[in-house]
Amino acid sequence: MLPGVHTMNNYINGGRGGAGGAGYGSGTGGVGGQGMGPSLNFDIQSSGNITVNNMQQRERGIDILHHAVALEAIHNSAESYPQPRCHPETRTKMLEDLRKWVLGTHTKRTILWLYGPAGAGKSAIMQTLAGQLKDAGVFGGSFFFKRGHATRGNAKTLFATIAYQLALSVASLRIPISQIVESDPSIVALSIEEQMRNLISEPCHSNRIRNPLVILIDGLDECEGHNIQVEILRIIRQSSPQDSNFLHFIIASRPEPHIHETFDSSFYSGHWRSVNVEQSFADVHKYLRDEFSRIHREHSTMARIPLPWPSPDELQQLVWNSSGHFIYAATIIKFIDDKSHRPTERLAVVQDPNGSSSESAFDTLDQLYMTILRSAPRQSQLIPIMCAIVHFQFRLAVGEIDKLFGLAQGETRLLLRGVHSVLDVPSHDGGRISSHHASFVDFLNNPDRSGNFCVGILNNQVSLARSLLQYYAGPFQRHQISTLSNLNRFIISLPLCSAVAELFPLIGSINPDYISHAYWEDNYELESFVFWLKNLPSAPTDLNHVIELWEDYAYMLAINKMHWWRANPSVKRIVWPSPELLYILISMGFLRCRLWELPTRLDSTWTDLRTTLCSLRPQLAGDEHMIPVHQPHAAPPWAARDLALHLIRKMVKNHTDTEGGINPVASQHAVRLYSSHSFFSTLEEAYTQSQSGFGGHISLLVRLSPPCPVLYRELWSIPPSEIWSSQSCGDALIHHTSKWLESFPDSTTELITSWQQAVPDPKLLRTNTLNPAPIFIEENWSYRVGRYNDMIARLHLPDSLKFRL
Ligand SMILES: Nc1ncnc2c1ncn2[C@@H]1O[C@H](COP(=O)(O)OP(=O)(O)OP(=O)(O)O)[C@@H](O)[C@H]1O
Repeated sequence: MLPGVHTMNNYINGGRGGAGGAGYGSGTGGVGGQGMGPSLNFDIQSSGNITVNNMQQRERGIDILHHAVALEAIHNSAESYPQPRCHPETRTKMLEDLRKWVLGTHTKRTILWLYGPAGAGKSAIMQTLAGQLKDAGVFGGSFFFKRGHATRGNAKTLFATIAYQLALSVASLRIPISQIVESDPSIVALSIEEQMRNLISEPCHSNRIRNPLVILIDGLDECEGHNIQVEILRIIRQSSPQDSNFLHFIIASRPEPHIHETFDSSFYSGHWRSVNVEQSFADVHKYLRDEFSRIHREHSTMARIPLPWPSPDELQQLVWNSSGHFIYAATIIKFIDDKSHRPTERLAVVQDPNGSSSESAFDTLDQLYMTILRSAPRQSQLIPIMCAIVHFQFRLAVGEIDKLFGLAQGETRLLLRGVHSVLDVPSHDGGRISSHHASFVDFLNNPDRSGNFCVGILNNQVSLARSLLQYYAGPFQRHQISTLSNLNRFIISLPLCSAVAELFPLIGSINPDYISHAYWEDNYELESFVFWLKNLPSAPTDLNHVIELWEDYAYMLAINKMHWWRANPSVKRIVWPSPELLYILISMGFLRCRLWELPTRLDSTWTDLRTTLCSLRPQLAGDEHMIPVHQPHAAPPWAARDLALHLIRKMVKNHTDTEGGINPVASQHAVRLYSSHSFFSTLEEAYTQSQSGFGGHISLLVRLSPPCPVLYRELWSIPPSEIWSSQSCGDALIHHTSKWLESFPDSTTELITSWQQAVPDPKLLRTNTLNPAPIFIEENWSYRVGRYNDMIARLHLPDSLKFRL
């Protein structure tokens, strides 16, 4: 025999073993003698070490398994020591529920999916549970996957490893499993489906195992290949027919979409249940509190630091920073509990996550986040989306991102599939995306930690701004949040450089619908943006028109909102306003239309509106108008008449085009209303509102008009059903028209009577020519006239443009 280490296995068939076979040469002992009793005598001369394994012949298969399986994947393997375990008195309720499920009355739901984001503590729960189930005598075996590991990173020996543990822990399975392997040792290299069938399902079935046994599989998402992960689930489900529910599987993984979809499939229906490893602030608090006291006790430098350390507020802040997940807590404790540093100094580093030295504090976390991001597909598209999610402070929904980036519906969901373990992506398009970990957002914001994935890198920021500006240059669409002002705030925050200046042409092509909508609430923000545009040093000079354009928008909004402000927009000398300008002023001041409503109400383009309204804007210093220009001719009543005629024709045309409301898309104003207000749940609702608004405005304008047979004739063309689509519209139209008719030389009430007769429900009719109008209709009227007159005064326009009450 050669010197060295040798193993000699003697397989004994029973009875007293005969002399061991020749242990020379190969070093493997020969077959023991037959039926001679258990005593063995060897006389082996060797210069090296010899290990002698005496085994029953029928257990030779176990030995084969022993050498073939992934021992490192077993829950208490030496390789994975120290295993993550639940800190005492944490996750107690969840562990208890899991034990109850295993030991309780059994249904056909024999598979449990334990899911949770990266670092939530799934493995710690599985480890702790393995110990508890072992103590309860119901533990069958475990397999803890580990990404990238030679034997734990794939499923090649998954079921053989579990079968090996079953053979060791269940006496009645030991011989059958061993015999199967011995008769065909190649079984350990067969497909996982064959391993499951031959080594687990059949022996358990034929040996009538009835007591529940639990198999734990942790980190399914860490097994190489999505297809294999799905295949494992398929095999497990297939092996658990309804009549044999002794084997229970608990499978832990991150909430990866392909795993979720498999459980949700009809194949799994009724056979599984799930447990979400949710955040637990109380558990993390307990863990941190205990660990900090241990560190305080154990570190020599802590003797003079008063307790409690850290203070309750600081501790609470750390708990919040963890988002209730253990990975953050365990990472910072590992960092602070370093004997070569002062824990107080290390804690200070942790408390400043963006400080220069904080990088190493979050090493473990950063590796985790990096692995997730690097393994995500289509990163060049993913990064701008992540930037958008962070910059818009997690207020974006999946469907909105599709729209903002001009992607086909559902594309964002596909792109985010790889990052479900850090981001919570709701299953419906309207749900907002959120981060599982607050620390993930710190990570993404810090270029030293997240490198190319950092949302703060100028390249990423500029490409995000470009994508979004392209969206805002497109047609106005309904969405949940007013992101244009957010976007502009974001653009202002970028460093002044040529890459940012290149955004100028896109800024100039933003659809004014978005501008008028976004800045309705906040003019100050709009002015800041215009100021930024004007003062950008590297702005291309040939793009001055972009600045002018935005100054015009700011001016238009300033006039539109002047009633809410004290300041009057300055105006330039004009000889006499054009009819178009009067239409706009009457619409804004008297009808109280918002700027964004004007294009669809007046059938005008933004360019025409801008040219008309901004004709008031002084271009040069000293251009302001100080002295009103007096004109004797009173045009406003005729402008009101023209506007009334315009609205009547629109209302009637809408009615005809929409075939009485069946095709509301035909009304552009209704479509615009629907897009602007999320409180309209259907386009039909917006259509009704739009027609009723037209009716209300017509009634107000009619009363301002001079007696006019043309207008009188056109009023007859309004279908009574449109007048009564809203009660307030019907009331006001009858009231104001009757007032107007009183100004006619030969007044007639025929029109009023006709409308009154068309009222669908007489109870709706509260006013008529004989009964005085409710006071509020009159008050509303006076208020509007006063408001318009005030506007004329504040714009320094001639008094002759005012209306008489
Ligand atoms: N209940 C707990 N008590 C103490 N430490 C815990 C607890 N739960 C988790 N931890 C610690 O938090 C860290 C992350 O936990 P764990 O590895 O179990 O998370 P996971 O959900 O399995 O993560 P992944 O999805 O990345 O595999 C580990 O260091 C673990 O020791």
